[in-house]
Parts: sequence; C-alpha cells; structure tokens
Amino acid sequence: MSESSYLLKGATLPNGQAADILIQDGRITSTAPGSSAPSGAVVVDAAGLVALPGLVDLHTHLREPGFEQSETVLTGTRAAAAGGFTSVFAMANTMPVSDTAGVVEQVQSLGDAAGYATVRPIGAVTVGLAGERLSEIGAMAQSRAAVRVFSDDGKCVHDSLLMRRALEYVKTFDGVIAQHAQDPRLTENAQMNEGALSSELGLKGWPAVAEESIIARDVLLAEHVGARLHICHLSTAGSVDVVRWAKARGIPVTAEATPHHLLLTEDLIRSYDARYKVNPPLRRDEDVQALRAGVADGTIDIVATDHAPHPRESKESEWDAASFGMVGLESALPVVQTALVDTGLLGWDDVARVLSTTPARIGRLNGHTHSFEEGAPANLTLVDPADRSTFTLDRLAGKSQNTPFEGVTLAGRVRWTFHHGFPTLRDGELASIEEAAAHARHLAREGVPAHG
Ligand SMILES: NC(=O)N[C@@H](CC(=O)O)C(=O)O
Ligand SMILES: [Zn+2]
Ligand SMILES: [Zn+2]
Repeated sequence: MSESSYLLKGATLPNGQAADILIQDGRITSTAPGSSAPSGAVVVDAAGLVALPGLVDLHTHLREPGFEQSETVLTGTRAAAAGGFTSVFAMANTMPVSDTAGVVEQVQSLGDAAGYATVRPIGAVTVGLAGERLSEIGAMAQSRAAVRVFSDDGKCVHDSLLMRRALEYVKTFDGVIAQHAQDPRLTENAQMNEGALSSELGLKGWPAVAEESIIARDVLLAEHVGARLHICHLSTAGSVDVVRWAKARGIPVTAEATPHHLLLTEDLIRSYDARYKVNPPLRRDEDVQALRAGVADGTIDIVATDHAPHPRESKESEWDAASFGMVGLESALPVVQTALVDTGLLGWDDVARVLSTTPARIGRLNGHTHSFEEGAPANLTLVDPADRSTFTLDRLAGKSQNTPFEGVTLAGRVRWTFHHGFPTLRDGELASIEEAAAHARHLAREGVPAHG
C-alpha cells in the first residue's frame, strides 16, 4: 500500500499559530501557511480546528489477554484513535498478569498488528499483582517490548520494602514505578468517598488519607532511592498538597489526574448507578477544584484516562457488587476542554503538554514523535473546539459502554487522528480494521520502531 499525502489546510497549532500541515510518507514535511497541495494529496479543510500532537495515554486498560469480553488490544486502540490518541500504555492487570517478558511481548505484538495506535505495555511490579515478590522487571525492560513503566495498578504496592526495591531496580534503566496509591487496610470493602454522604447513603467509606498516606510514603522512598515515581489517578486535595510539597523538595515525582476526577463529584452516587463506581472514588467539589488547580499550576503533570472497560453485567448489579471503573478514551479530550480549557485554566499548548508531550516523556516514548517540527512522524489529532454536544453511547468505539458521560453536554470533539501519517480517524469515522492492519504492515516493512 502506498501511503497518501495529506494537506491539513488552515489548522491552528497549540501555540495559536495558523498552519497548513503537510503530511508525506508518514511525516510532517511542512507547517508553513499558504502551502499548496502536491498532486495526489488529500486536502482536509482544517479551518477552525486545533491541531494537537497525537495524544498519549499513560494509563489504559486494554484487558487482553484474559478479559476479552471487556476489551481487546484491537477494540481498545480503536477507542484510542476515536479519542485522538496515537499511543497508549497498557496496564498490567490482565490474565495472565503482564509480569513476564512473554506477556508484555504478546501485548506489544497485538498492538503492532492492529495499526490504530502505538501500544506500550506496562509491566507488573510484583508477580501476579500479589504484592509479595518482585516480577521479572529486568527481563521485561530488556525484552522486545522495552518496558519502562511498571505498575500493579488495580492494587497498591503496599509493602514498603518491595516498593523500595522496585524503585531501586527501575532506577538502573531510567524506568518509573506508577503507583496506585491505596492503603488496603484503610479501604477494606470501601465503596465510595468517606464523608457525610457515605454515611447518609449507607455505603462503606474510603478515606482520603488512604491515598494521601501512601503518596507521602512513596515520595519519601523515591527521594531516598533517587528513582522516578509516578502517582496514578490523584483524587483528593490532600494528594495535590503532598505532591506539591514533594516537587518543591526536588523529588522526582510525577502525577496524573483522570478526566472523570476533574469533572464529576460523589453527589452522582445518590442515584446508586454503578456507572459512577470507580477506583479511586469520585470525591467532593473541593477535591475537583484542587485537582484542577493542580493541573493548572503543573503539580499534576498529566491527564490520563484510566480507561477501564467492564461488561454490562458487572455494572448492572447492586452498588456493592459492581465493578470499579469507567471507560475514558473517547471522552477524554471533550472533558479536558470542558473542565480545564473553557474554564480558562489551560490553553491548547497546555493541553498538548498534559495529554501528549509530558506523558510521552514520563513513559520514555521516542521524543520526536509528538511535535510539529519538520520531519517529525505525523502523529497528531484535529479537534473542533466549537463543538458542543451531548455525549452519546454511539461515540464509544471500544467493546464496553460503562461511561459516566452519557447524556452530558461536553465541549470539543476529535475529528481526525493520524498515526504515522495514516488517518485512523477521518472526520469522525474510524479507519476499517483492514486498512489499519495494512498500515501496521507498512510500518513494520519500513522498520518504524514500535516505541515510536
Ligand atoms: N480504575 C478502576 O476503577 N478500575 C481499574 C483499576 C484501577 O485503575 O485501579 C480496572 O482495572 O478496572
Ligand atoms: Zn488504579
Ligand atoms: Zn487503572
């Protein structure tokens, strides 16, 4: 298949500059305004659209191997493309757990073959996520999947000595431990944020200190070891304070917030609708405001989706029995625009930072793939910031439909996504599975590195 050329006419770059973006042979060859289309190029009217570097999600659950009824690498990367993402980091809580070189290479291969996005597997910190023994971190790092991010996400690495050893290990190859900060003893059977509302609803509470105490311990361990620590899905005002303190001290910590924690509060749980059940739980409005302020002042480095697909059955049961988790890839950009851009907290250059360049840097993706420099791989997305629409289930491209945003009016819509010059999303329509697979074979023939 010969790759086409594209001219994206009249786009606005994150810094506000007007650009005609020319894509040839998978690369950006010019952004100069006034470019004319080379013969055969597809011209896209990008007037009014913001061009962002391809979005990078440091926290995605693709569910394969083992939970293919919820999501697969193929369906999850289709959801990614629909949401403007060109790279996703796949969490390790699969079955078997991604705790060996064999499993991470399998996930890598599935992503490489699908062609919708770059897939970077995350390795488990401990064998089977059991929190007892370190997994084969070195073998995963040296494998073809070249794992740099390790996480027991879904579970907290709560043993301090194991956490220390894990940090020491990843330090040797510039890896990072992504911690799911949840003290297990303080959250046994916990169902929602602990406070007046949990008492009123009769649901077991999940105190903020269960998250904050682990973060406090781990930033101190990271300082002691001198290794990189990343904190998953911050959800409380106190967590933002702890990370802010750690950064002021020079500790090498980074942090993420999810779109849902930036927009939704625990009040939704009055409905007892398990679509709002998530780990960590939705918190109070004060927490939402503190998280937004944390993203705005850089304490929180990135927004990551924590896309967590679950089948209908496991969300239709009563609250206590339902699964934790929400899908998030397709709604991430509109939620970020609604919560952070339209509120004046972030500009589009900041959005590019928190949803693309910084997650790429934390995960050690190839550094040249998320810019508009001439010659950079054409990984980018075009967003219509003027769109105001009700989020509907037909906007979900993955296998599961457990979104909390159905019926919510959100600002902004992803129209086009390009992965190495190939339009995985074309004016809102996903490329076919066959076309994406052909693109994947083309990349393999060209020797485009999987980590790019
Ligand atoms: N976020 C969730 O509520 N669930 C995640 C696990 C996790 O991210 O902790 C899942 O794997 O379903
Ligand atoms: Zn988690
Ligand atoms: Zn997660």
